[in-house]
Amino acid sequence: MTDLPGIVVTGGSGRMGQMLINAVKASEACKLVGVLERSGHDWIGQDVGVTMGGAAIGVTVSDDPVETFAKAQAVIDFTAPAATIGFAELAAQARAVHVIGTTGLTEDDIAHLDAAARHAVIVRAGNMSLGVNLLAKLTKKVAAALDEDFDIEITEAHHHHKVDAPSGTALMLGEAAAEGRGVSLKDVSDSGRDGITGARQRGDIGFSAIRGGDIVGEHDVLFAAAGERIKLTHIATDRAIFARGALKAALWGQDKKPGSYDMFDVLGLGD
Ligand SMILES: NC(=O)C1=CN([C@@H]2O[C@H](COP(=O)(O)OP(=O)(O)OC[C@H]3O[C@@H](n4cnc5c(N)ncnc54)[C@H](O)[C@@H]3O)[C@@H](O)[C@H]2O)C=CC1
Ligand SMILES: O=C(O)C1=N[C@H](C(=O)O)C[C@H](O)C1
Repeated sequence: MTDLPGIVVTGGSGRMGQMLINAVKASEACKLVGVLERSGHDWIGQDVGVTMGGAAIGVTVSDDPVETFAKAQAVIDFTAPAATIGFAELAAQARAVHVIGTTGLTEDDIAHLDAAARHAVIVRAGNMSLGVNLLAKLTKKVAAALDEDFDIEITEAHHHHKVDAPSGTALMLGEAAAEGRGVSLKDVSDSGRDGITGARQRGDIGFSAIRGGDIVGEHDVLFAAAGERIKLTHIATDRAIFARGALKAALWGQDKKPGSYDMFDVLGLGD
């Protein structure tokens, strides 16, 4: 039991944090050794079993990442970009696998993560579910098979608390479509349309975002041409799918060399 990899969950009180804590607790392949929250949060100093409404489990919520990561073989992190950048450096110092689900990262943020990945394993994906990663591979294949007569439009829908758009998943799907077409997403991305935008540019990949209620996450990739349309869809109804993927990544990363990995690596979804 004591040899099982120790997992730290950051942002423990969050929507994903709580899913992750439950997933780690239920797993026979690892053990929960720490939970982090931001300084000032009212869970700090309390047993996480109690803060989640149950019995004490002997893990106290902390706001000290250095001390907490020292106990970890893996850190699972679904928080916010600024927090994730700081955690990457500290997880690398602790030689812990850093599984990152946080979205809304800038190019500069990703450069920081790549620097940390020179010293430790980082697995990062805008969506950790098997279904979305498969959808990305399908998107790439369909985009490669069709020419620019087919306009590609990616639509995503999420709960009203979500702070970033387009979603990490939408961007993943956009990257997959762009790769299939042999172009760079940066050159063809069209997001946030409002006002007199002008006609759609041939070859663009468009993004639209819906925010409302408690939608867990829905993504459509539309290929629209004159006379016909193809739509690829993923609907998440339970955040457990993301937690399952993240836990799989944390265990998968244990015997890997330092570097940046994604869920295609973890799930063995090559081209
Ligand atoms: N890659 C994937 O499969 C998925 C990614 N996400 C992403 O995960 C992130 C979190 O999503 P939710 O759980 O819905 O958000 P949330 O707002 O419910 O939870 C975020 C938690 O992080 C904590 N936090 C923020 N700064 C911190 C710090 N410096 N130290 C410790 N804790 C800190 C907050 O207090 C909060 O409890 C978002 O970026 C979201 O897009 C969400 C679901 C799936
Ligand atoms: O914030 C969320 O909730 C989600 N975020 C991820 C994203 O940005 O795509 C994954 C999932 O769709 C839920």
